[in-house]
Amino acid sequence: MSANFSSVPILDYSLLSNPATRSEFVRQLQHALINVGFLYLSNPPVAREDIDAVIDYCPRVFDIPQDAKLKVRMANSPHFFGYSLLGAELTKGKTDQREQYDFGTPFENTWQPGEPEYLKLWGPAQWPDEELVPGFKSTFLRYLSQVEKLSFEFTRLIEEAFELPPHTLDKFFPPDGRVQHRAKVVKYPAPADASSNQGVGPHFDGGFLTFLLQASPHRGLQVQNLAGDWIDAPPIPGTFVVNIGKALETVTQGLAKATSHRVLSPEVGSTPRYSVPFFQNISQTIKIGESILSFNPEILKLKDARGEGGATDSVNYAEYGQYSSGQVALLGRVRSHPDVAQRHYPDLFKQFFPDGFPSQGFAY
Ligand SMILES: O=C(O)CCC(=O)C(=O)O
Ligand SMILES: [Fe+2]
Repeated sequence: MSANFSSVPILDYSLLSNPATRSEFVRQLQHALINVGFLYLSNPPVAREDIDAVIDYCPRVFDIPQDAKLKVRMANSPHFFGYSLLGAELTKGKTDQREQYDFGTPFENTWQPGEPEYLKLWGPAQWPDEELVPGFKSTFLRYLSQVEKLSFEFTRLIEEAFELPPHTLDKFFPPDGRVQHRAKVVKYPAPADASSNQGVGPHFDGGFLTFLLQASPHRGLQVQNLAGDWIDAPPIPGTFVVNIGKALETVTQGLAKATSHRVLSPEVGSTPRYSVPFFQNISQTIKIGESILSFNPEILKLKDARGEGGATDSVNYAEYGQYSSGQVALLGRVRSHPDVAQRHYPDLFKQFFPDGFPSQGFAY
């Protein structure tokens, strides 16, 4: 019989500050990683005023004039950072109803001709005009540096939950600390009519860990359980939603579960929903397929007790077996944003789109 879930568990980060309750947190984390693949984290170590400020900026970065948004459009950026128009992406053949900015933690690109092309992927983000959204860039970077720190603390906690020696996961990050994480600010408007409510279609995240801030009170995020049912993950103020990406699932032999999720658009006539996902990246040079971790057999048995199921066929992450993680990330970006690829990665563009520009982009 397989374990299953009917809600997303809430873990209280403050349990970690007391030795008497710390092991309870780790026990709950083990359960959430293996059986759900999603959790809410309450009382996270990110300044409340920075979270509130980011929430407050969400509508404002989309309310600036359209030409100011297009000035920082993603097609300008070999790093796939910047603004994407509503309806620019598809998931599994259907248009996603969302508008978004892709940003990143600070990174200076040092790619030289002759080096692998995927090393071009990390670099500076594009920021909307400071005069139109004063303070946004500095606030958002302050927020990202705190979430980045939390994401590394979480890798330590995962080692503990899976009884791995401390620092086992360090090998997935560059020894010089030069890693760039991505984050988006996303707006899901209400559709004009009820014919499509796909905010974003069912998908898995690709990297290690995702930390999602639901930045408005709208429901819409849903998580798929082992029976294939869609379970609501409504916003809970003061929490992050944390979930596992395909790279972490792969290296943990599936112990940490990457769970399919989707977002339904707000009801017709509603105000827009906003969210801010942070995607923890790993070293670009590591080959995931050659970096599978070993576990104590007792821990692995917990995966068998969970069972399988509920998977949505979305992206083919089989590429992790073949290429370095940076190459997998680049191929994913090329498929999602052919306009950027055509301009900055013309050879890959020709390989993926031999018949020329597709009528729409593809997400995931
Ligand atoms: O907007 C959300 O709540 C989730 C977005 C998401 O799953 C993604 O961008 O990968
Ligand atoms: Fe996602």
